[in-house]
Amino acid sequence: MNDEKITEQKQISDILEFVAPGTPFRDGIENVLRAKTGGLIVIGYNDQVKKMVDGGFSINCAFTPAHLYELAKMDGALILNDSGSKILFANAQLMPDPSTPSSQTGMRHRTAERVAKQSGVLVIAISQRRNVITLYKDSSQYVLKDISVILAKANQALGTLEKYKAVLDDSINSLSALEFEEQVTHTDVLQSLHRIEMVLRIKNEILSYISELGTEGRLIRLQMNELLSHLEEEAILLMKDYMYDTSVEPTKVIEKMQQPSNNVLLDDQTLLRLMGYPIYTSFEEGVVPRGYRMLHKIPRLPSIIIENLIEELGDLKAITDATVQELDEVEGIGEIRARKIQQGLKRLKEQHLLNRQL
Ligand SMILES: Nc1ncnc2c1ncn2[C@@H]1O[C@H](COP(=O)(O)OP(=O)(O)OP(=O)(O)O)[C@@H](O)[C@H]1O
Repeated sequence: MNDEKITEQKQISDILEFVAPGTPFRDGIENVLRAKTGGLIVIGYNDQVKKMVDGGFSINCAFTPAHLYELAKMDGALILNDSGSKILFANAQLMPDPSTPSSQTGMRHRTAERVAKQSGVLVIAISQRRNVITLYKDSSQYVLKDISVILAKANQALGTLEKYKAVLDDSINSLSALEFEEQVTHTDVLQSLHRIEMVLRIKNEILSYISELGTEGRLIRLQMNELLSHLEEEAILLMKDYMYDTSVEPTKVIEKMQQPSNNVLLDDQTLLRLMGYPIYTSFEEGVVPRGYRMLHKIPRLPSIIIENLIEELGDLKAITDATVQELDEVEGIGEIRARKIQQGLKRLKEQHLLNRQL
């Protein structure tokens, strides 16, 4: 996805939040829609808008859903300040430059599209006959969907998320067993990373529904958070375990994993290169994890101790094979903690190898 497309999506999601159910603004435009008077609302009064406004009268009152509803009964457009907190003018005639192309047929929508393109402010057209609310901003336009339609889509996406999360958990459990069996290859790591990628994509789709749903999206958010608790933390630890170039920030790779073009998953070579691997790394080559992910599963083991362990002993295999005395020599580790680490890793190994057999 190119930068322009990302900015456009961010812009649309900000606007959707502004008009989401539960906001005073949404209450106002829903009232206008129900009253079937139609409406043309400009949110922002910059120099370009000033040049396009003709006639109307100055109102300068605080924005409330009731004021919006009453003033929208008049012909013409309503002009609000940039934050939408004040209604500045009502009954205004807008005269954008007609040479700007417009895909719309009716005058209200044509005007809305041209004003948005020429001024860069958000313009909302509420259709009198068609019962739709269309948002225009720069060259983008978005038809607000019915809440029940978005809720149905969000619930469907949650179901998909649940399935993919289960598949991801299987993949990570199998990777954990392979780590203790010292049998991990790049293919295994890539499989888990691709599954994380899928889950993050679905999460982003649900987030866009949530921003459009406003207060109605609360339960969807709770369910999503419940399903994904610790996912990003686990993904970062997994990256730290297998990153070839340790100066690469795992969060940057995760960011890239969520924005490839055409919604296609990153290919294996690209993903390996993002992690700093040399070109044409063999997928079947064995690889040893550093141990961040496993060591974080040991209760009450501070991150700084994990860092010291990995720095001094190198990787999970060396740490698992180390004697209590060798662990004891690592900075910050005494005999009691050394035994806890040893027992913790032994317990994790047994648990993961057993899970694999079940
Ligand atoms: N340039 C304009 N400035 C301000 N208001 C306008 C302008 N053009 C249209 N309107 C408003 O839109 C109303 C409806 O116009 P028109 O029927 O041509 O548009 P439309 O796009 O077909 O709208 P709808 O879908 O609501 O029927 C007008 O009565 C007027 O209040």
